[in-house]
Amino acid sequence: MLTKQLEQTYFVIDFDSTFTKVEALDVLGEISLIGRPDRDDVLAQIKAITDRGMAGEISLAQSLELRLKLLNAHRDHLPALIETLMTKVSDSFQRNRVFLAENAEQIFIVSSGFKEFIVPIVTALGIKEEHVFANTFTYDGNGNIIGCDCDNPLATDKGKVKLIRDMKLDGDIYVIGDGYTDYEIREAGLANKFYAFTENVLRPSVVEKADHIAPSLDDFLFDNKLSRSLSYPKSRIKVLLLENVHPVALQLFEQEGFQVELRKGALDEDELIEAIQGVHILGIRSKTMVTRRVLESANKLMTVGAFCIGTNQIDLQACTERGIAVFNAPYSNTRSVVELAIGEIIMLIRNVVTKSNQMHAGVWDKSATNSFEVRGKKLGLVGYGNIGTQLSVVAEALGMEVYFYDVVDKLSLGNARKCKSLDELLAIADIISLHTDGRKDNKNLIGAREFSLMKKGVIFLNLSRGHIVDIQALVEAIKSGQVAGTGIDVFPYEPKTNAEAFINELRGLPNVILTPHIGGSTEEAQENIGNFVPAKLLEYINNGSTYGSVNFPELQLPLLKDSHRLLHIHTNMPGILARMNNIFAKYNINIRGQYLKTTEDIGYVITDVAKNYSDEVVEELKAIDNTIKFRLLY
Ligand SMILES: NC(=O)c1ccc[n+]([C@@H]2O[C@H](COP(=O)([O-])OP(=O)(O)OC[C@H]3O[C@@H](n4cnc5c(N)ncnc54)[C@H](O)[C@@H]3O)[C@@H](O)[C@H]2O)c1
Ligand SMILES: O=C(O)CC[C@@H](O)C(=O)O
Repeated sequence: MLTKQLEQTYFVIDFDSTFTKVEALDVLGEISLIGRPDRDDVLAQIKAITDRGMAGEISLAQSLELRLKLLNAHRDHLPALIETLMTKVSDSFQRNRVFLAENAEQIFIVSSGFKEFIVPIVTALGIKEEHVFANTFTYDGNGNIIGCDCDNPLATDKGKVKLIRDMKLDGDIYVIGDGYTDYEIREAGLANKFYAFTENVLRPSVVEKADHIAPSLDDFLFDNKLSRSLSYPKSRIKVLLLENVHPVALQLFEQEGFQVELRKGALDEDELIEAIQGVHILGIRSKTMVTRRVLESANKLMTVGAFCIGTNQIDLQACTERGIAVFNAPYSNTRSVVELAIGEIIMLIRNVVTKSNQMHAGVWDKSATNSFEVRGKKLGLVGYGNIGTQLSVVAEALGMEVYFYDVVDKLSLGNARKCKSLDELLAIADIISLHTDGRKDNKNLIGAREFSLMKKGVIFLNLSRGHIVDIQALVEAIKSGQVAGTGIDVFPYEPKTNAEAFINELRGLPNVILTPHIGGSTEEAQENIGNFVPAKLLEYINNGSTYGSVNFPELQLPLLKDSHRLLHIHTNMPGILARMNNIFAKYNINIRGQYLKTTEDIGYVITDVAKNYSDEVVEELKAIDNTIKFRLLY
């Protein structure tokens, strides 16, 4: 499948910096100059000459002669060179060795390098030895490399042009290379297309002459609908990371070969609508609102990663309807929030904030009045999820009595006591800490009525989501003394970037700790999240696994082996799996594995099939009614 008729097409491929990641003569220099005090200088000179030659600034003959002279190489250096080059084959050539072997009749390596090292490298990937056109070294009586075979056209300017003309190939010729001499074949009218290969090096003077740019061999094969090892070139997958996510995330996506754009702050709706076009993977934290309007413009979006716990900033329903899988980091910053909560509880119950402010104003007020230990105090947790439970355990270790209320029946940890209602908890606790999720229904969960139910002089914390507390009611409760101390980390409106001022009525009130939504902002948590979320997103993109998704049916799939994977996302309704299987039966498809999982809204069917199927199968699967998204992976 996906294989064009190739008999009439020839592929002329360059060696140095195309087939391999490096220039072989540079590597030879690193070997032959070992022990020389001026090694680095000479190597730099060799590299500079290589670049000038590849950019067309000096003649090839000049470039070869100058470099060979500086190299001072010997025949005995060649085995080490070959060994090194074996490890430097370009990644996309390594990946597509099946294409190279299967199309060996049409592939020619044409290089101004030397057969002595090119032949062993390319034949190992299936290229025919007689299809390698390159120079050969000349040696003196002691085996020193002193030059090259002067009769070979490839040692002269426009040598590749002369060679291809003499070959008289009858058919289309596609040239793939990173250098100006590769472009010259096209310039001479001897090739149909020249692809500037940029996986290892990008030479502007070459790129500007090219018919196409090939960031990898995958791209070339994809553009020409040729058989390849990857269903979609990685270099075309665009990632947009907002809100200063940890740099390790950038590194992980770049290592994968994706194009990554990193922005420090959040974007507002209109800005995001513009930025999201063409983006396959979006990474955000808590401030970027991924609304239905945004998703309508997200023409390529496959997945969203929330680099945090909360996903209330994302319209999950709209994502599901569009077949966009959303992932988060459900426990990577849990401990950080717990530690901050414990710290604040102690600071507030000891009245440390007030005392510290007085000290800064020069007031020495040494007294125990209104300062208490946490030991023996009743801590009331609203929401007993990942954070609530961990806080429960740590608080008990400090000698606190823990009470909790959750809308879901939860197992008590340690000696924590379950309350039957929120009101019951509010009336019991000396300290109340909110840890519910940010669902819309939780808006103003704590308002004037709830504050009035609390004990006079309660300590109150919100490190969950801003809209859960009615700020005006909290302000009144602080002013009346109902709340003796409060720690607030999250707000109904939060500045978009650090440059925006924080405007809130809580400013300036006594015994109030205000923090800029940093409950989860520790180096440890951010690095954990920066590793965790990309791993989930990459598993989904590369393998189809949805384990840990907050809106998709969860499937942990086996690694894809020697099969093609067809991923079908559809509205959940009866009969779709049957229709898919009818199509497989009609085309006599050999199914190697099939996985299905549904949620109320969508179904996700993954079918691993043998590779030899026709393109019509894919078209028919895509055409099934109520298909939301279809993907092919290999
Ligand atoms: N400040 C920060 O930087 C920071 C960092 C991490 C998480 N958070 C926020 O903390 C909150 C808790 O995180 P988590 O990981 O523990 O979430 P979680 O999903 O594990 O737990 C939330 C719990 O709240 C319960 N709940 C929901 N609504 C409730 C209600 N009205 N009354 C009682 N219980 C209710 C749920 O049943 C669940 O058990 C979330 O809102 C999250 O976004 C904030
Ligand atoms: O880091 C953030 O932006 C959000 C942290 C926190 O609220 C979360 O949901 O994990």
